[in-house]
Amino acid sequence: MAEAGQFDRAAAKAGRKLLGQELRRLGGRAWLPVVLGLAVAGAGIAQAWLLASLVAGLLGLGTGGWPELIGAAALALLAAALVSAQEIAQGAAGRAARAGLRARVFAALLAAGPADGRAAGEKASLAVEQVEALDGYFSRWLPAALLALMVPAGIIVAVWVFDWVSGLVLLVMGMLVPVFMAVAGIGAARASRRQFDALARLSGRFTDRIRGLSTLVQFNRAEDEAVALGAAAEELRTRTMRVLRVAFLSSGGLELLAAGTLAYLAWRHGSLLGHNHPDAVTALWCILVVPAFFQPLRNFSAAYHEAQSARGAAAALAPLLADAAPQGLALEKVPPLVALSCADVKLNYAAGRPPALDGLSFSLPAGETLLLAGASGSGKSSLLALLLGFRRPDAGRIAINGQDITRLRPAELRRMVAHVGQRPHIFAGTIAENIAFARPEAGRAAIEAAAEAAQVLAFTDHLPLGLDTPVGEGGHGLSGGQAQRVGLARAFLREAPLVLLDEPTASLDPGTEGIVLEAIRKLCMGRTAIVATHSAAALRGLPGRVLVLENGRASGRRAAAGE
Ligand SMILES: Nc1ncnc2c1ncn2[C@@H]1O[C@H](COP(=O)(O)OP(=O)(O)OP(=O)(O)O)[C@@H](O)[C@H]1O
Repeated sequence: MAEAGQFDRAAAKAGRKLLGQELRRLGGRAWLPVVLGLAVAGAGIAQAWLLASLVAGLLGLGTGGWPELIGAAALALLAAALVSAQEIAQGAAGRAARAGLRARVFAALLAAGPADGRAAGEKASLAVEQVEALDGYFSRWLPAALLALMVPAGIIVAVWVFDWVSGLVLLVMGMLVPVFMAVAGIGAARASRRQFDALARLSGRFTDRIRGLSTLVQFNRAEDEAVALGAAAEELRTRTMRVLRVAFLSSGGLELLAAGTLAYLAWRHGSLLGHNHPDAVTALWCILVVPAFFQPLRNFSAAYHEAQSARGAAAALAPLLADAAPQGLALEKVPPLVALSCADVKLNYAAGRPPALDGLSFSLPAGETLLLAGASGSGKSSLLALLLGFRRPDAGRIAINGQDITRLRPAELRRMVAHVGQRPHIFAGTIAENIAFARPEAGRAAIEAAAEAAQVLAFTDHLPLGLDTPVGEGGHGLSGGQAQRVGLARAFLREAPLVLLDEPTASLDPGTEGIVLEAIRKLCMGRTAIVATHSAAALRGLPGRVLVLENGRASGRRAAAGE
């Protein structure tokens, strides 16, 4: 329990730090709505003065008349224009905050890659909903909070000078607003943070289940899942209502305070109607300025839950952004050939689990192929993850052309690599667009050449739209072998000196495997390549040395075909 509290406090502190950094990043854009808000308040206070003079004139207590009426109308127009300008400035501040943060969150998610084990939906929720929640902090909460301090304080001073009792009443009433909100909102920040966690969990679960829809239906688990999703949605609703309750309670309390203040000041200066008030205009102004006094407090109260939501979202985003900037050097240019060496490399995913790599050493001269064999779980994919920069070795050294790869930024390392996984991800779009994903600036001729080399044309030539045939998300409309060839075409198009293939022929029939192996042979030619595979046909059919892994260590090495 104490640990949870400590964790909450640490998360809240990290969230506050993130909000402060964002505020500095926004600079003047964050302050413009405050300046415009001050101008609006100034116009309101001046307008109250002109109206007080006018009413005093009408009551026969002063000289106010047409000029005051015209002045008050002009100020009303000016205030309306200033409010519009303030809204535009608020929108711009919120948009700038969202755009900057979303780009950084997305970059951080990409940089972490598969090493970040969160569910896809949870990651989407971080980049979409939680970033969205920060908009209100900069566009509404921040100006509202500052104006709620400055404007009422200015009015209290002015009223105090004329009648200290009226000033004191305004001071007490004004101070009751934050007290009231704090009482209503105790625990709201924590509730809000938990609301975001609940939202992220719901998004994660939902995306995961939608992805596995056919498995759900097949095992008749659809109803159970609907119940579980319903429970998660109910949890989210309860937490959302807890956060909103603060807003409703505080706005109700505020209206009560405003009405009470107005009634008291009207009673105090009631002698106006008896025509014996010493300073009728100022007394009337004290009454008429009450709406201008409470308006910033009203805005503050309305924006209060936005601040709580934003703090909750910032606490969730802070850890992701804290380790967002992987350090390292940039490549001057991608070398045409790379030689690779591993010396005593160790990798541990989690304490208490056996190491995935446990002192692996080998060297691979430029232009050669290494076939990584070994039982499932022996560490083949883990080695590829290190070479892709998704993980850093816990010990040992991996060098490319003699340079330690940990000195390079992970993204720079990936510039040298063409990787094809066990099931290349196919996006919704045409086959050509999916190939071009590897190098968006590639022209049509290069895409076609890559498609031909990877034997993609062998099946698209029979389709009416050829390479422009649309395919669905996740490769819907393509067989496993066809999707694998699209993945290989991406690797051809990338023209990288280091090729990493992870089980590229897994679950293919012998005929298709032969076609894919032919494409792989071509891809590895003239490049340095590591092919992780269980397949006997691949081990027989691809040229290169075979390195057998066992429990994260090299257990044997033998020559494969062509040596
Ligand atoms: N993200 C991870 N978190 C924790 N442990 C992991 C993670 N990824 C892999 N492991 C563990 O590391 C070990 C090596 O896994 P790895 O995926 O590298 O094996 P592999 O040889 O590629 O297996 P396969 O041939 O089945 O793909 C296994 O014991 C696995 O359970």
